[in-house]
Amino acid sequence: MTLLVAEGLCKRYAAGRGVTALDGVSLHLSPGETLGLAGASGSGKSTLARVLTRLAEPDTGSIRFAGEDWLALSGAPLRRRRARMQMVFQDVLGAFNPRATVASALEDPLRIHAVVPKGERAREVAALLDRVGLPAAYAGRSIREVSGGERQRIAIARAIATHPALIVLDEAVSALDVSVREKILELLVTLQEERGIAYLFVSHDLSVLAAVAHRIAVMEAGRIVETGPTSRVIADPQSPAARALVRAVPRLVIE
Ligand SMILES: Nc1ncnc2c1ncn2[C@@H]1O[C@H](COP(=O)(O)OP(=O)(O)OP(=O)(O)O)[C@@H](O)[C@H]1O
Repeated sequence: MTLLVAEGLCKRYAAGRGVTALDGVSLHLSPGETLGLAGASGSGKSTLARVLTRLAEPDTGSIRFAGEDWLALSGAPLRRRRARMQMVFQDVLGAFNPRATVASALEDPLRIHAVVPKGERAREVAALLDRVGLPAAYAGRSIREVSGGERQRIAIARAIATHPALIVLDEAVSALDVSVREKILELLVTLQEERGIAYLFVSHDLSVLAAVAHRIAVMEAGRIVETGPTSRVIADPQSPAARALVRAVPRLVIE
């Protein structure tokens, strides 16, 4: 079964002289699979992530998610289905209320999607923190009082709280230093193995995608110009855009 199928997505921003951010993008994703989405700055990666998660609407094209016409959903049915497709951004501070406690940031999705009864929320928060490698005592801290890497773990805990089938990660580890980044990538891979979550992993950095992606799609000027297994795209890039990304990573080693 295919989890996500997008066909012919187009989006043009009206600002200025008009920018075509997506120019006929099609992709598919299977359950438990990681598709890496690479491309230079401005190639349309974030726009595609936002369109797939319904944070932005395409001008044309179709999206099927978990067997449903995803673009036809709105209102309460869309809010309910959002439990199954979560998103993790680079700017986690911007995604959270910085004064909120870690507990309330994690309780929100549990409450909104009625994941567990009210009396069990505190225990579920502790279990989520434990699952992402943070002490239960962090529940009482404010989001501002944790490090960037810890905040990204909390964002992942929040994303998995609703048992999603797909998590869209937009440059989710780009702001982290290399050792923290490696730990977060390991966590994501382990969660995928345990729970069968699919990831759409947006990154301009092929060395990040080499560690997590089964396949890589390369974007340039709003189009996907190359798709293939990670090892093939890195070892033998066919398009100028993919070759430029490979050149940008010094001594890339594929395991
Ligand atoms: N809200 C907006 N209004 C107008 N133009 C936009 C808007 N958001 C993005 N764009 C333009 O659309 C194109 C694609 O941008 P997008 O952010 O999707 O690319 P990206 O590949 O994610 O880039 P980056 O890696 O720098 O984040 C760019 O030309 C950008 O300037």
